[in-house]
Amino acid sequence: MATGTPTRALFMLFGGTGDLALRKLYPAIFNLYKKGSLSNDHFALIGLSRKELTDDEFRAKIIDSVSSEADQPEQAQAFASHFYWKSHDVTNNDHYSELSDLADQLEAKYATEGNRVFYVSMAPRFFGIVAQSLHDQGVLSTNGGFNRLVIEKPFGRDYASAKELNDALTSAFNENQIYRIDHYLGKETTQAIPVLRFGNPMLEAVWNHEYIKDVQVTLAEKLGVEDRAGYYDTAGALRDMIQNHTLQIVSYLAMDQPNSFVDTEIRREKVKALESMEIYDAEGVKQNFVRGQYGAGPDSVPYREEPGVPSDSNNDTYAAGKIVFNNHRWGDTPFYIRSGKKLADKQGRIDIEFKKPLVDIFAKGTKQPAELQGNVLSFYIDPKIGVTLSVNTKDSEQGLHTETIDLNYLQGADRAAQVPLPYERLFHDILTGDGTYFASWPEVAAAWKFVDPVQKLWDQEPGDFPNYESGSMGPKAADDLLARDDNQWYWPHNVH
Ligand SMILES: NC(=O)C1=CN([C@@H]2O[C@H](COP(=O)(O)OP(=O)(O)OC[C@H]3O[C@@H](n4cnc5c(N)ncnc54)[C@H](OP(=O)(O)O)[C@@H]3O)[C@@H](O)[C@H]2O)C=CC1
Ligand SMILES: O=C1O[C@H](COP(=O)(O)O)[C@@H](O)[C@H](O)[C@H]1O
Repeated sequence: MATGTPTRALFMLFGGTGDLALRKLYPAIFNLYKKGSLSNDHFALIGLSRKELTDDEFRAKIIDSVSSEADQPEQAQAFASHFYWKSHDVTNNDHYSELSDLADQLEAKYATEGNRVFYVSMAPRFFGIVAQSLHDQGVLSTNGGFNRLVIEKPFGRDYASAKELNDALTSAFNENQIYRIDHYLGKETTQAIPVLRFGNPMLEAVWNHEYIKDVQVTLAEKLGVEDRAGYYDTAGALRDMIQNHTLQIVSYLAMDQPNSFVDTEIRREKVKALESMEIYDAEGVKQNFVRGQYGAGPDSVPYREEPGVPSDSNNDTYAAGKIVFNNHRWGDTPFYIRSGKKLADKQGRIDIEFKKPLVDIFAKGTKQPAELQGNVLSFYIDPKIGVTLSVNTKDSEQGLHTETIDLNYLQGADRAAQVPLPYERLFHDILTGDGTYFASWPEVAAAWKFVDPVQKLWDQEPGDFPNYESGSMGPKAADDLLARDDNQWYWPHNVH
């Protein structure tokens, strides 16, 4: 994935020995180093947290973290030699001036040209204070390089807290220096959506309410809460998966064509789409949203018995909803969204259901119960990567009988293994200064404004939990939500 001159950069990673850093961030940076997008000579990384570590102890963790990606052990060792550790409490101002001194030294040693990337991979309550302290305590580069601030999720827990956080960040950094991570935007299929839409006039021509019956976005997980109850029980599926990943995907599906494929233009169209979602009042939420919490299942304990989860938790581990757009493109075409833990299968997918032909001229020759079906365009996000299109054709028997088949492009294991990891793609874009696949503040704000009334109602009224079995497809009410419109979840019901 090396494009252009490799970027020189000094990284400062807050939360340097955290779970995310060790499992995802270092392997991603390592892949960029291997592929040459990051200058092999002119980069360094300062890992930061309160822990007291020597550089060698930190480097041993790095080697361990990237070893499965290394072609040979020496490669991982050479990479790790660029890593430095600094014990740093983000609430202690004195530590920032020490950090600034170390950054200056390493910048000179590695000739990183004043390019600084600050990655905050810590509990969200620290995002604002780190940004402000970096600015106020003089850690930002002033000699012509770039300063880029990367913020992990979650970005707030409602519109008000997100705005407060954003105000803190923008008092220290400009919007174009801020990279809000949403790792679903680093996934292959998400990035393919605009190309499939705007690169194929035959698709874009029918991408509207006249031809599309409904759109379904599913981010289903097989795993449960695992060891993240401390965070997850205060978040829930609506905040954890819908407000960010799901609505970002929706924005790519719903937006109008940007004038060109640059971040400013794309963001403008995404915001327009998100801002045209109808915001529900309490009655609207009851009609259009469904929540769930998993109960026991084969080999599974109920959510309320998971380690760290209160036995009376009212948290949602499943959320589904119907989005209506108040705009000309989408008219009365609903977008159905859902995400949940402990479901039957891990599937991230989008199913676009097109309307059936107005008249079925083949009906007489069709073996019952077959009849012409509406085409379905499915995008596979995870774990399969690809796209399929169901079309009507003739079966091979004597006489004229129709059947539905799938035209499919699903990546084989070899090609899928070559696909860059989401965090690798996102780091690449941070280094090149491309904000296309990061959430802008107006997008985040619009998503919170849509989600807030739902969360508010759910916080006020306890759910009737548990209401779905672990390993099932979620609460029955989510099927009813579509049935009311004479629709059905395409997956798994209609997948052939
Ligand atoms: N883990 C994951 O799979 C995912 C995580 N995220 C997000 O990534 C971020 C990090 O998550 P994760 O890595 O799991 O968290 P961890 O709890 O594993 O790591 C938190 C880090 O913060 C450091 N830290 C805590 N307090 C301070 C302080 N006062 N000063 C300096 N450092 C401090 C800790 O080190 P020490 O105690 O030594 O100070 C530790 O390195 C969060 O925003 C999370 O929501 C997002 C998606 C997935
Ligand atoms: O952001 C999150 O995403 C993961 C699912 O990500 P995936 O890439 O494995 O599909 C989810 O498990 C987690 O709860 C959430 O915080």
